[in-house]
Amino acid sequence: MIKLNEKILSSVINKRPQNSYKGMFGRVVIIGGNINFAGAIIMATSAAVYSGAGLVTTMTSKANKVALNQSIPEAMYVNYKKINNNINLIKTADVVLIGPGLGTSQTSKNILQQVFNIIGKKQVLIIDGSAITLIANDNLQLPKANIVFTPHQMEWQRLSGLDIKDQNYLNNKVKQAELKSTIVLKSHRTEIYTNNNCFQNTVGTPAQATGGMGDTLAGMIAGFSAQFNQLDLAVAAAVYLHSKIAEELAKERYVVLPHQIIQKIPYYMKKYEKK
Ligand SMILES: NC(=O)C1=CN([C@@H]2O[C@H](COP(=O)(O)OP(=O)(O)OC[C@H]3O[C@@H](n4cnc5c(N)ncnc54)[C@H](O)[C@@H]3O)[C@@H](O)[C@H]2O)[C@@H](O)CC1
Ligand SMILES: Nc1ncnc2c1ncn2[C@@H]1O[C@H](COP(=O)(O)OP(=O)(O)O)[C@@H](O)[C@H]1O
Ligand SMILES: [Mg+2]
Repeated sequence: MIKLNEKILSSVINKRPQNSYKGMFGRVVIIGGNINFAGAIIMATSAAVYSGAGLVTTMTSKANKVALNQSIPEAMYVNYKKINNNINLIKTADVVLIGPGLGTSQTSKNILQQVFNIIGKKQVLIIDGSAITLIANDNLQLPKANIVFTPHQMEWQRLSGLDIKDQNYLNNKVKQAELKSTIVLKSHRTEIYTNNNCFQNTVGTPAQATGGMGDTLAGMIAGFSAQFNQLDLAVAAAVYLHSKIAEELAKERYVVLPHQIIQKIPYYMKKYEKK
């Protein structure tokens, strides 16, 4: 188990060349946010945009359109019930994140299945929140893609069948190999299991124990994997930075809110970019 430290940030976060343009920093599609969970999709979208993703399109409930545009005008909107009219958007994305606030209704399940049918094997597919629960409950077959799951311990219990008390290194490793995916197993010290590596986070604070914290992490992972090489390392850097920012903010706060972390992301990326 590799313990993460600040070096992961400076090894992953590139300095942007002078002649940069948005097309160099990845196309991200983020899918989720039913009528009850506008917040989840707005936090995930904002985190991806503030992490520097080149172009972000959010597919969500029509009910969330105005709130999304007002909260994060940099992102584009598509009605998530119209995926079939927007197949190319998903096909041409570098990274697709599905799950924050998606819910577990039949509509949610149809959307997830449509995305599984469209996604290609070279694309990164990040699966979070409700999407993990849907896969576990209905034993959905996974598509061929570079899959990153971001479960909390209960979602991992549903997906892996491992009770929380049995979620140890060896058992988790076996399940990771079966799923042939990267697993970001979230807890107060998040662990990342990949095909080649295992990382443990060394920062983070109980001030992070608040709704939307994982939605924010999922958006950061999407933003980082869209821009930076080597998926494993990009994921690890996003996990570390999310908690690092929270720890700093918690020096003066009892609770740290997701949007407070999001606003700090560009400052910290500048501080830790490659010298
Ligand atoms: N503002 C919003 O729109 C929010 C939307 N959310 C969305 O709500 C959906 C359901 O996610 P939830 O996680 O709330 O519900 P879940 O029902 O999937 O998981 C929560 C349950 O797991 C248990 N649990 C055990 N260990 C846990 C651990 N280490 N971390 C978290 N829970 C643990 C909790 O006690 C609780 O019973 C997701 O799609 C999520 O993205 C949440 O993120 C909350 C905020
Ligand atoms: N006590 C804690 N210490 C450090 N990190 C925490 C703590 N509690 C929660 N977190 C972090 O907050 C996030 C919670 O994710 P999740 O449960 O999916 O939230 P949500 O779905 O509400 O957005 C994870 O990244 C987890 O590591
Ligand atoms: Mg979550």
